[in-house]
Amino acid sequence: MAQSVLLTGAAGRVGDAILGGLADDYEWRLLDREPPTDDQPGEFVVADITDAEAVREAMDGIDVVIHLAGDPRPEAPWNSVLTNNIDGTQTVFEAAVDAGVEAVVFASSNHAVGNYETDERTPEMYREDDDYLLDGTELPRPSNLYGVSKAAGETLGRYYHDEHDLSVACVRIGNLTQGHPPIDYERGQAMWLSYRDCAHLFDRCIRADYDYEIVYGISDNDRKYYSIERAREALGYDPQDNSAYYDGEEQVVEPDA
Ligand SMILES: NC(=O)C1=CN([C@@H]2O[C@H](COP(=O)(O)OP(=O)(O)OC[C@H]3O[C@@H](n4cnc5c(N)ncnc54)[C@H](O)[C@@H]3O)[C@@H](O)[C@H]2O)C=CC1
Ligand SMILES: O=C1O[C@H](COP(=O)(O)O)[C@@H](O)[C@H](O)[C@H]1O
Repeated sequence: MAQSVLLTGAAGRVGDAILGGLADDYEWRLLDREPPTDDQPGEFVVADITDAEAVREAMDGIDVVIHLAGDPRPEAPWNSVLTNNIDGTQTVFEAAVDAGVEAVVFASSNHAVGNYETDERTPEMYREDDDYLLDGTELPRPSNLYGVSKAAGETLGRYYHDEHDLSVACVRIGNLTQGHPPIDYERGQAMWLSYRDCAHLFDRCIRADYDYEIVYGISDNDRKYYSIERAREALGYDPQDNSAYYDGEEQVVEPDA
């Protein structure tokens, strides 16, 4: 079973959610270009993912990589996503193969498929009574250059799996928000990912056996237009949260025990 996990982009929000749930479960090596601001589990490497030598060193002895580092802004300009998200991701995959890592989990995004949300389909597709569902088998349809960079990361993963037999899971993360779903934002409520479900999903990505997977990373929201069936089947994902259980910031329904 995987024991040592390299977490790139560890100082960010998704890293915070993952470490919040899994800090004690693995031997962590954390990597970020920003130094930590508080106590962190394991070892912290301050490095840029475009620095191939530093990334290679950080892979030493690692079983699984969770690759989060990158520019997360939907409005990010091409020069930033090209450097941080595409070049940086290629550097991480290459170093993982060289180091004999078992699996890389790649933080993809809803924005890789954002242009399925056409004027004809929205806002109805964000609502519970609409049955439109993307399942991860569809082609990318990015809504911005950031989404293009995430589609490129998924394709890099496909290549490194097919050519080098690396296990790769691409998680198209929805909208990670702490504490409660986004307020007055139907789209965000449909693709909400709670911190608890985020940690659980990445835990499943560390533990499960797979070849190449694209799954959606959202909670079990009634409104969903992303299927979580593949995440359930391939990874054993069993989310606990649902944006429909909230009225604003208030949780008004308890999940079934
Ligand atoms: N937060 C969300 O709802 C979603 C996040 N994602 C993806 O998840 C990943 C993490 O996102 P967040 O935690 O929200 O972003 P964030 O901005 O909070 O964290 C990203 C971290 O990566 C680091 N980083 C950026 N470029 C780097 C580089 N070249 N070298 C080393 N470190 C670098 C930053 O210093 C930062 O600590 C990103 O790849 C993002 O695209 C995808 C979909 C939704
Ligand atoms: O990929 C990402 O998606 C989330 C949600 O998208 P949004 O369009 O609802 O804001 C975004 O918050 C996050 O920054 C980004 O990395």
